[in-house]
Amino acid sequence: MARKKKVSTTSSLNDVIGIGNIFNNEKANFIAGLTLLALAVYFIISFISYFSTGALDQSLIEHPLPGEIMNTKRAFSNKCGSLGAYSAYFFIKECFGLAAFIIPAFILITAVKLMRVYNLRLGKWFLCSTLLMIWMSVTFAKFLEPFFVECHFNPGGGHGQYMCQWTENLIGSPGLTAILGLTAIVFLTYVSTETIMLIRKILNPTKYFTDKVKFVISNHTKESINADTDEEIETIEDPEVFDDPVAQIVNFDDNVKTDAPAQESAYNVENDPIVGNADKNEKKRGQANNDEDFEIEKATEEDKANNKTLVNIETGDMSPYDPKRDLENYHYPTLDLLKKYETDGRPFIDMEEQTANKNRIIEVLRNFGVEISSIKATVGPTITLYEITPAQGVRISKIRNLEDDIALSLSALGIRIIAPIPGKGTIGIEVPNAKANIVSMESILNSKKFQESKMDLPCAIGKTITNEVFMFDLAKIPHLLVAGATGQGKSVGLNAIITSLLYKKHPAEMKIVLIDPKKVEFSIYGPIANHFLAKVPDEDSDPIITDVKKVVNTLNSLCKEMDTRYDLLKLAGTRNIKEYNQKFIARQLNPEKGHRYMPYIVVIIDEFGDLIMTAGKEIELPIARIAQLARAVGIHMIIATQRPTTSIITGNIKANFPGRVAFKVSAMIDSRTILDRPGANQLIGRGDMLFLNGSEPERVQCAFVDTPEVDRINRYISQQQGYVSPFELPEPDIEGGDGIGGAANVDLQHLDPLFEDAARLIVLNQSGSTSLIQRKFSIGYNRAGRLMDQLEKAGIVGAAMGSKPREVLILDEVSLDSLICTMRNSPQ
Ligand SMILES: Nc1ncnc2c1ncn2[C@@H]1O[C@H](COP(=O)(O)OP(=O)(O)OP(=O)(O)O)[C@@H](O)[C@H]1O
Repeated sequence: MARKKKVSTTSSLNDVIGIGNIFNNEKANFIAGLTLLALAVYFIISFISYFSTGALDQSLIEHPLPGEIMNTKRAFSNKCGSLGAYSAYFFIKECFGLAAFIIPAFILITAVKLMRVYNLRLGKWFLCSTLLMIWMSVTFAKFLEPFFVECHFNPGGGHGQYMCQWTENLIGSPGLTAILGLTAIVFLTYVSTETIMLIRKILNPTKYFTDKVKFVISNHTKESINADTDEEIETIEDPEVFDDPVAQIVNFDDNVKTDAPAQESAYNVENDPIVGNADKNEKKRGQANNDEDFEIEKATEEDKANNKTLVNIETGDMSPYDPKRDLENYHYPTLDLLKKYETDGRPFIDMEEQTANKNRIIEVLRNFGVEISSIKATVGPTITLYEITPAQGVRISKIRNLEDDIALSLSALGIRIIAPIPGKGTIGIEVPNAKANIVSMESILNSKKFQESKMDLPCAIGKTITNEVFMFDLAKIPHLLVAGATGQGKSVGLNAIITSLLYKKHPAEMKIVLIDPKKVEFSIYGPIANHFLAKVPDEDSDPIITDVKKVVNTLNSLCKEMDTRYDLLKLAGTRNIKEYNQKFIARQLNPEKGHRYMPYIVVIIDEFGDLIMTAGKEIELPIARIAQLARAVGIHMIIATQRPTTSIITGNIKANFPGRVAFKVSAMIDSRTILDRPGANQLIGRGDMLFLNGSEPERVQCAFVDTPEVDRINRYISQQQGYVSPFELPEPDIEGGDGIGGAANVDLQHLDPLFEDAARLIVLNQSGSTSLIQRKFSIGYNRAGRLMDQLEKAGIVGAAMGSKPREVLILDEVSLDSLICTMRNSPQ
């Protein structure tokens, strides 16, 4: 209860004074940061100057003359004038001595934080700086004083000197030395857990040495590995800092979990010397492991070096192609654009509620003759999972049938029974918490799991019931169907997916196609059109597609892009986009032959149901085609609907969307349509969802990202340099055309302004290549294609020859000039 009160007071104070707004204002922050930077530099100069001028200025400061503080007669010698002299005198002499330099250092840190140069935790820095300054001032006063006898100030300042004398009077010099040593160790331990390891090593160097020897023997037999495992875990776990409560739960299952990877990794090392990407544990063991495996590991390294040389030979002298070069100064959005909530990552555990629920579950089960041998609760952000182990001889179906009775006794909505929990010999009962916690997007993106993820299209969408960050790789899923009744969190879920992609991907690596028949959901992404959005070129069209006709066009265009990408993949002898891009980066593919770096394309369709209702098969067929084939070429779809009926989620769609997200639906039949099983009808709404990709759905609390947050991220991106226009998708085929539009449809009366320049370029290079025009004039593929059609119609180049450059029919510039002259004069 006390907690509740605290929250409301803080927020109301913020509301009244408007502090939040000031700190959220980027310009104000930047200017404040700049001012602090100047102040820090000023302090540093005045402090340094104090060393040589402090003695001269001291009498002026201690016995000031009237009016002298303004330094009108330039009596102060400090380089920073009277103010500099006063501040240096106060901070160095009166307060902290040499340790006073920590003050401008901290101001500097605050400045770079405000200017968003570095994202630092100011609270922690403040605490550390203050403690360090106090400690240093006493230490300097104690140990450096003999070297500063002649000096005009004490190296520990007034504070250090006083504290040192006072403590020495109380506990003597050895006592003070011991306290200083101890506080130093405590401080270092607070700053980094490495200190513990270091001290252990110092205190027991022989154990460390013996551990190494043990590992050498351990790789021989499985028994010896097992025997050593415990000690090994101790060594490995210490330096790891788990920032996630999940770690505690994993540890709970102790030896069963930790033993298995240990054996596996031992097996890998023995049998597969080329495996260089074994897990962290194995690496650490490899480092500790010395003699027997030593030669094998050396051989592995040599193999790797050889591979590198091969690549170098193939790429020649050219440096690898950098797709990000056009926007090399692009900054990924920072975490401070997202909102923090007080209860983030720390679900509030109400022991009273937990005990009452546990007792009621046991009671209901007992009333129906079901005895259980143990019960365990895992408290998640919105749901608590009670895992029960039934007594011997109890039928699982009996517990399953008690779902409604348990719900009744707990008087709670959204109870779900998982019987049995896959992979465990227990039955799970999910019960909503009385007080649900919001899972902020910030807490998800600020996790190690997300930040260290190597996924191609990482989507962090929320937290599981065990408080673990839940992520999936859209590139692997590869298409996602999102459904749920209105107002249950679909749009927030889609925004969470887009946000996590924006935080991890560079504009060169990913493009998004946004289709929004409701017209209001995605309009917020308009500002990042030139960075991240893709569309069919159409002068006056909005990059966010809202019109059904344009949706059909766009989907057909995506089909065409897919086909083109497949052709390029075939030409390059690669099987998927990843291999293709790797080859392109290594400059093994020639752009003259139409090769280009392929960004991933994520197509997001909101209210897919509306589209199917209005355009039916015209929409369904290209979606099914893309869903069936586009995985390998990096085109992935996310479709969302609030009408999960079989007429909308047809068999065709279902078969091609293996990833499913279900928010709360009103009827069990809807849940069956989305997930092929009940469950979504028992969710509690507000982002409570089931994620299915495989056999069993997982319950996840979706992260909450609201419109101002998305707006801030988009503004952050849009303020940076972007491409000149959104990514151009190919124009969909017009019947009878030979690609872009077909020369047959070209009207020579309305030529492209670049026509003459393009013709000259083609004739001079004697190469009818579309990509040459594209690169030379920095234009999109479609415009270059249209130019090529016009050149064909004008008789300058021949017909298209697949991916090869066209034949150039005009041999020199003189013939070209006369042709252009004729064209100008012709009445046609
Ligand atoms: N993850 C979440 N955590 C907390 N609250 C949420 C979450 N997701 C949604 N909500 C709450 O539910 C409301 C409705 O969410 P949202 O707009 O995403 O629903 P929707 O399913 O898209 O509805 P519609 O289909 O009508 O557009 C939000 O305004 C918010 O208050």
